[in-house]
Amino acid sequence: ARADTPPVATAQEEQQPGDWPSYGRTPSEQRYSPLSQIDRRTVGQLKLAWYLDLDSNRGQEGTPLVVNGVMYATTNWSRVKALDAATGRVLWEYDPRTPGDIALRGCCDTVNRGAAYWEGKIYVGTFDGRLIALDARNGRPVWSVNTIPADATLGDIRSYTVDGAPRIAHGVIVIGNGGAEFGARGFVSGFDARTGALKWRFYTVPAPGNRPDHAASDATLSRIAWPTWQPDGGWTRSGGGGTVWDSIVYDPVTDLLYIGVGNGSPWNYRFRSNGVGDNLFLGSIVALRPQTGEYVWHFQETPKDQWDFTASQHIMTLDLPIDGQVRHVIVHAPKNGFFYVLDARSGEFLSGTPYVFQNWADGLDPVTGRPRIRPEAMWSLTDRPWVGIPGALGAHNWQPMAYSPRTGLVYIPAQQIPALYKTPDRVRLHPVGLNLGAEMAAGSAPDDPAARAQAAKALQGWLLAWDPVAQKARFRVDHRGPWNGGLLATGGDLVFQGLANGEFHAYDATNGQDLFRFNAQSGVIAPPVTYMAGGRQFVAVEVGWGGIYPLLVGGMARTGGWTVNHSRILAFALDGDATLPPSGQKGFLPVAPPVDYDAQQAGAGYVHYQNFCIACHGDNAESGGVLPDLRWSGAIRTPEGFRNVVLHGALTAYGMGSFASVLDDGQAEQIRQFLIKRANDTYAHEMHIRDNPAGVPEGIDKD
Ligand SMILES: O=C(O)c1cc(C(=O)O)c2c(n1)C(=O)C(=O)c1cc(C(=O)O)[nH]c1-2
Ligand SMILES: [Ca+2]
Repeated sequence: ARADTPPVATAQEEQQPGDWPSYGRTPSEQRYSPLSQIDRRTVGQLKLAWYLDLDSNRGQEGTPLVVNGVMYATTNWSRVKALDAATGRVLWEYDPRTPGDIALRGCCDTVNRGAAYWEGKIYVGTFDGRLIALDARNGRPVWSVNTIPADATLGDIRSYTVDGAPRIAHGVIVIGNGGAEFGARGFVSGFDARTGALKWRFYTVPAPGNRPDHAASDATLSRIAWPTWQPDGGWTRSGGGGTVWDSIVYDPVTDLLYIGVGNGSPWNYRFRSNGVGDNLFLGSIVALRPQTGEYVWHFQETPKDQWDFTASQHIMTLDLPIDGQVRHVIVHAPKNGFFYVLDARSGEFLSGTPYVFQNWADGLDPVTGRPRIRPEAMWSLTDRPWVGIPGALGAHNWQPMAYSPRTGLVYIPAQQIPALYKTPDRVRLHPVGLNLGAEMAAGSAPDDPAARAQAAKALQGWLLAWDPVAQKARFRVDHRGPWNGGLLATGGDLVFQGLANGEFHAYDATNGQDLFRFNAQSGVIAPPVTYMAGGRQFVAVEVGWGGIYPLLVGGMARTGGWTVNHSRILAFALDGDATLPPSGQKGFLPVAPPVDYDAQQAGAGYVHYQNFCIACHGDNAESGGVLPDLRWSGAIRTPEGFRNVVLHGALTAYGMGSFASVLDDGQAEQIRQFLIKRANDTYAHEMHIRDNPAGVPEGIDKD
């Protein structure tokens, strides 16, 4: 490795320190801006400068780009807006008209994390799998391609969605996709940025029978990956997983593209690969050549995945002094709870240390970095239920980290969300709905307030300042609960973060002291950006509670307090003078339910609900504040109304497509009976907790 690696920002970006021209600001994806008008001394005067109400009330995960005073923001349903970055005035809007029924094919909300900018064009992936190039001046489409090949169908499953930001390298625009919770075979594709023509495709797991795809991955899969899968495992019918749904990084220093590869499909390792083999490239970082998609190296963080331990999390490059030598490294804090430092050129493992409490591995092999997996963590082989920490939502999810070269610290939005993993009696693959090979009706959050409060204590979130050289924590800032926003570090020695409880904060980057707080009125999960416009420094962030945590975890995800979705873009500056309209909402208001239900039918309905409805409407029919709380829905009041929505797709335009391929009339009615039962069981309590003077749902309050 060369000791004198050049700075990672391209010449163009160094000339424009006031811009935010790519997803992680520079190709190093450090999410550091040198701007310092707003610093530790002045941040107390920070005020809202402008805001824009968005046209969807679901999760907002986007990183807005800012180029020459114009902001390009992507929002839920893959919509794009260009704004005057100084005023928030809308210059143009583009709606790709993503069909509503695609929502059923994604695990985690119809989010979008951002666009790419290159040579006057804005590139965005759409939830239904298109990649679209827009003219940055007016938002008119220049070209559009379907990134999902026609033959990417497994049995009758076709569950590919795109929500990550594309990246650009050598005029090639690179995009992956998600879908491993349903049944998918992961791949990334490189398209000519000028024409949209496909240049290469790299699959992350082999094809059944070791069949070639005529893709860039053929030789590598056959040589390295195929021997790590059992030829007749269930993966041959569910795709194996390995979706590249978030992090893709082009590193100009090494001229390599790094992709973060996701979890196994289904999760159940015994079903997937008969409990045999490491299953490459699941849970790995893979380095490719950007022009050809050719394989260069890989490092597998999580062999034998059965925990949804993706390596899709934010990949960042740094130049770090290691053993007296400056080395160009990748730092990575994936779901599995270990902080990895790898040589960026070779993928060599340099170090790895748990950055959170974890119970699945007895550390890593110091030479190879391979985890020593505890036997009891291998739930799909032991047939014993196992409570894993981290759980499937990870010790860190897609919310980006940030690094400050001034403090030498990596800031991580860390969290603890334990998960129960249990083998079902039988694994069945469904054309619609989750296909995890895990028991979904294994138990739900308790209703009893004391037990609930106890369970809530395990749900934690904090800002972690991590020293990547010493591999240890320097300080932490504890939040009310998990699922807080991504991070931004600045030359003003500040770290900005929005929180699940609807607050937006600036912390002292050297010690975590809380220097600024703003009530954003809705949970913030997106990462902030900063830029100059008209001589003023702005800090902007998309606001909008959503993503997997509230959708799946449901009522228990109200750890931050009452969660509502007011989707907006907020921009702050030192002399701002805007104010938000008042809001005092307390989630979805309970509506007195019908009193009669059939307890036996409701019992069967629970099982169907947990299999087909939980992913969006929340565990045990309690909403986490984003998608409708079905206990209070008008649709449960008549069998006909419920069937119209669930089986006939009456609300498809809103993302609630038909489940007729997996549920019949009788099963839909059982789900309705279950929802009425849950409404009756919880109505009085939900009314009562809205009078709670602490202003948070009772039983969730940890103070
Ligand atoms: O395996 C996959 O294909 C896949 C895709 C996605 C996605 O596309 O958003 C997520 C995940 N997995 C996942 O495991 C996860 O925790 C997750 C959280 C989110 C989110 O946006 O909140 N997406 C995803
Ligand atoms: Ca996943």
